[in-house]
Amino acid sequence: MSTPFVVAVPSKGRLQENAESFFARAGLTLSKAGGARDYRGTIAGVDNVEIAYLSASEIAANLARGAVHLGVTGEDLVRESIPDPDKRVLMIEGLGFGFANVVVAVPQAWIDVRTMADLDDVASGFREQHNHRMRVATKYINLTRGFFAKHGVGDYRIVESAGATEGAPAAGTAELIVDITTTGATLAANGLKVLDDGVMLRSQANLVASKDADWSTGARETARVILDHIAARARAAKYREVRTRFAGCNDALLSEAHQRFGVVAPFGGPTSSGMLTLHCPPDKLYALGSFLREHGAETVSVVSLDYVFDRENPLFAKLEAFLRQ
Ligand SMILES: Nc1ncnc2c1ncn2[C@@H]1O[C@H](COP(=O)(O)OP(=O)(O)OP(=O)(O)O)[C@@H](O)[C@H]1O
Ligand SMILES: O=P(O)(O)OC[C@H]1O[C@H](OP(=O)(O)OP(=O)(O)O)[C@H](O)[C@@H]1O
Ligand SMILES: [Mg+2]
Repeated sequence: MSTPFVVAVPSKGRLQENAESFFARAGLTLSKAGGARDYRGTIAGVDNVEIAYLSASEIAANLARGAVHLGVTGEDLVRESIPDPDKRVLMIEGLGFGFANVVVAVPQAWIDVRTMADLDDVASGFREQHNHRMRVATKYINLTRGFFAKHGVGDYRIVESAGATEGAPAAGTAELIVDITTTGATLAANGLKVLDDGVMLRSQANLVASKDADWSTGARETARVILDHIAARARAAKYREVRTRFAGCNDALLSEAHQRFGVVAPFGGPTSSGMLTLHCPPDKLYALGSFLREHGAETVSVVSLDYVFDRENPLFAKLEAFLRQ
């Protein structure tokens, strides 16, 4: 048997549950071969795939090394832990969960410090007063260096922090922090505030491909099948299916509907009897239903779609283009 195609899926933490349901929604049923405590799994009906259950940060590291073909992990981890990430990995698409910002936060008591420029002023004075440089506690060392350099802040020192970063200023081990936040509750509980221009990265969970994995013909074919499931589901989620039939339904009406509501007619214009199937963005359904009735439709039905399989697979096309670079 040829070497397996490896897909890395978060085994714990904030991304785990959403990642599993993301695959399930795409019709990819993950199963752990040896039960709940097994760290290897398979996808039902897709041959020669191995699921590697790892933590989100291990997934980023394995993508960097080419040890896995595809993985689900946070953009923050990709950008922090992979040098030159845009060359080594492809973020195929944002998955709509795991939203979090990497931010610069200072004590609320620093009332005059609102921006990175204010921070720069403080940094210069700080060294003279305290005999050491201003300390920034973080695990996002590379992102911090890049962001501070971009804002011309140079007078600082990073104190590496593996956990409970928000506690560092109160504990006296740093003056400020860079960390990830969603609700802001942890920052507030620790008397910290985000600088006005201190959002370094808006992150979410991504489906990521590794350039350095073994992209044999067989591996590409497996990727095509997996991405075909995901693309079909993504396309289905963007639309609802709208059906109606009425005599006045013609191409002019259809193109007006396309202009106004962003609908597409996946199976072509109305049939000779005026039967019409449209795909419409969810937020335009009511407006479209009203429009069709104003033009003569008696009844308009709307259903949710599970999958829309297109000849085109935009996700696989993106992957192929990346691997060709
Ligand atoms: N509020 C949040 N705090 C931290 N991470 C979040 C948050 N919301 C989403 N995430 C995303 O989840 C990713 C994994 O964070 P999490 O703390 O769940 O991992 P973990 O299981 O602790 O893994 P590790 O042991 O590698 O830190 C983060 O890098 C980020 O992309
Ligand atoms: O803005 P909030 O909604 O308060 O979330 C932010 C907190 O969540 C994360 O920690 P997590 O709970 O993942 O624990 P960990 O540091 O042990 O991974 C992060 O490191 C922050 O501490
Ligand atoms: Mg965490």
